[in-house]
Amino acid sequence: MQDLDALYQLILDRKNNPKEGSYTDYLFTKGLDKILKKVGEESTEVIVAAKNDSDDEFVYEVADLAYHVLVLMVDRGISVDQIKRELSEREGLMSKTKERRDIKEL
Ligand SMILES: N=c1c2ncn([C@@H]3O[C@H](COP(=O)(O)OP(=O)(O)OP(=O)(O)O)[C@@H](O)[C@H]3O)c2ncn1[C@@H]1O[C@H](COP(=O)(O)O)[C@@H](O)[C@H]1O
Repeated sequence: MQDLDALYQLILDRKNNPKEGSYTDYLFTKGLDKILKKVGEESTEVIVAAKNDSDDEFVYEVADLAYHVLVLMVDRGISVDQIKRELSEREGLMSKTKERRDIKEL
C-alpha cells in the first residue's frame, strides 16, 4: 500500500537523484509551469469524475491529482509535515468557529 509520506519521499528522491525514464523526473525537468498545468488538468478531471457514477474513475482521478500535488509540493520545497501542521492548527480553530456558529443558531 502506497502511503502519501512514502510517495512524497520517493518523489523527493527523484528530484535529488534523477532517474532516466521516470515520469516524475520528466515533470521536474519541464519545470513549475508544466507541473501547474498537470495539477490544473487533474483537478478538472476530478471534477468531471465526481459528476459521473463510477467510483473507480473518481478514485483514479483523485489519486492522479494527489500524486501531482505532491510533485508540486516537492518542487516548491513544502513538506507533508507542513501541511499536516496547518491542518492540525485548524482543528482547534474550526471547532471554535463551529461552537460560535452553534451559539448563533440557538
Ligand atoms: N503515482 C504516480 C502517478 N500518478 C500518475 N502518474 C503519471 O501521470 C501521468 C498522467 O497521465 P496523463 O495522460 O495526464 O499525462 P501524459 O500524457 O502521460 O503526460 P503529459 O505529457 O500530459 O505530462 C501518467 O503518465 C502517469 O503515469 C504517476 N506517475 C508516477 N506515480 C508514482 O511515482 C512513482 C515514481 O514514478 P516514476 O517517477 O515514473 O519512476 C511511481 O512508482 C508511482 O508510485
